[in-house]
Amino acid sequence: MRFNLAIVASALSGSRVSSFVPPHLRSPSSSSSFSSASSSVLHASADSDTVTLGIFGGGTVGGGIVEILTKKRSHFKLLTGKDIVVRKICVRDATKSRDFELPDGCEIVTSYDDILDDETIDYAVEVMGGTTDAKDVVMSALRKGKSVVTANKALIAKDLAEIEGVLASLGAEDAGAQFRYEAAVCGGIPIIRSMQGDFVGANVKLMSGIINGCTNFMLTAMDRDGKSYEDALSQASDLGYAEADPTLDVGGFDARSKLKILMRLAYGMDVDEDEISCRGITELTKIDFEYAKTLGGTIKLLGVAALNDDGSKVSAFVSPCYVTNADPLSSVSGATNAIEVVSDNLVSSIYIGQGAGRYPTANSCVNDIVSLARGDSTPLPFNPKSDMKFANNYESVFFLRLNYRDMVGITRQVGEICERHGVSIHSILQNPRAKDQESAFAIVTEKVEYASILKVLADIEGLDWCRGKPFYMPVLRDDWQS
Ligand SMILES: NC(=O)C1=CN([C@@H]2O[C@H](COP(=O)(O)OP(=O)(O)OC[C@H]3O[C@@H](n4cnc5c(N)ncnc54)[C@H](OP(=O)(O)O)[C@@H]3O)[C@@H](O)[C@H]2O)C=CC1
Ligand SMILES: N[C@@H](CC=O)C(=O)O
Repeated sequence: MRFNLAIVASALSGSRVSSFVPPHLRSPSSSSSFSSASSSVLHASADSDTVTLGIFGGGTVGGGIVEILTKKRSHFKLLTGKDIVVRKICVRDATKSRDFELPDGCEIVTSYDDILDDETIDYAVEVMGGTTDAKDVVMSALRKGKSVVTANKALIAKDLAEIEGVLASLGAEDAGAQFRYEAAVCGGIPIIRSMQGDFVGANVKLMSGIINGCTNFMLTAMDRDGKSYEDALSQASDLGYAEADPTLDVGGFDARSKLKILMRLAYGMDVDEDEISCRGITELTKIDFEYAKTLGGTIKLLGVAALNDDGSKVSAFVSPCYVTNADPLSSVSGATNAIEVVSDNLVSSIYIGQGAGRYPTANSCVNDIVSLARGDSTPLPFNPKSDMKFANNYESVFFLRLNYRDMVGITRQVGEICERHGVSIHSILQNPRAKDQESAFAIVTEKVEYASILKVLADIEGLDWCRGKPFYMPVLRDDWQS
């Protein structure tokens, strides 16, 4: 009873939020009655058989969305009973030539308000990127009762709590504006949907995988095809894999945003991104790949989140990792992503597919759009919260690479430092080198705490013979030798 009164009150006061009815629930009579109550409330096109979109961004992903929607328009009409129409695309530069055809009747605009204030636009699709203007656009669209589809993991990860707050205040799980973000993690892989709905009766023990396509493409190009770092990055950008600011990719930050979102879904926790140890691929050298090969494996940039043994804490990191050639992740190449979810009920499930690029990413956005138009109800966008704690420490076997100036006593000193911090050495590798500049040896430890490795490296870095910063990476599995 109280609930009904609240709705009436807000409708009378012209609130946009409570009186918004999404297109799939509207009838012609509901449209007109809202229209007469408050003209600013109505966002649906006059024709309720049409769903209209405003897309923020006409680049790699935006162009792909337009192309798929155009190509499959009649199919989507059969699926949803609605004609899905792109009415406006907001870009920075309206004069730039586009690599996709503008649908009939679609306008290119440069002002956000051209979409936000257009009451005939039902859904806002945010694929322009960034965390400032994109945030205003997403929040404003939601508050104006427009459902939002976005691929923006950086924004979701940074402002997760605020987005959740707005969705809760809008009653987004009921009939209000909805929020869909399948494309934000692992591009074309439907991992968000899976994490929202497929593990409800399970405890997720571990999520680990290749969750950035750009860097996996680069590592493949450098390791397998002998390309330089610069050439590999430039090719990844040309193919539409890199972020507008590629530091997000190569620095591991894009993977960290995705990992944070996955942790929210798997463990109900909203960890501060900065607490997750994050290292990208910029410290890697040719020598690391050579040693990895000698050990019978390769190097992948991974995002890993793991529940501790008593189930009370989750640790997580983004880092280059040594993986053996027998590991399924070792053969995942190019922009392909792969994520393993280990849970008590399902043991290991591995999701693999294209993680970046125009069509894989646009495919996920289109799935979200069509699902909204069809009126599919989905689970809570972010699953229930928990009070799971974050632990900024984990145990692993580690690979260390130390560049040195030759002198007597190096291995003794390393051994003493490791002993001091309780780090047991499994093996030491040293390839003979022609040039002193490239002299480097590698150590593989036994399973130890990450915190101990940091202490070992800090001590080694202070020694005379140590050139530059020592490099370290976790070895993916404890049974890496079997
Ligand atoms: N590319 C990929 O593989 C994937 C991308 N994503 C995410 O999708 C989003 C878009 O990526 P992508 O398509 O690659 O990016 P692009 O750089 O290719 O395209 C961005 C588009 O947004 C427009 N734009 C950018 N800033 C503004 C602004 N301030 N105002 C108006 N328009 C703006 C640009 O306009 P103009 O063209 O005029 O410059 C451009 O059309 C990002 O959040 C990204 O992280 C997610 C998964 C995969
Ligand atoms: N730059 C990102 C794009 C998709 O999320 C990546 O390479 O994974």
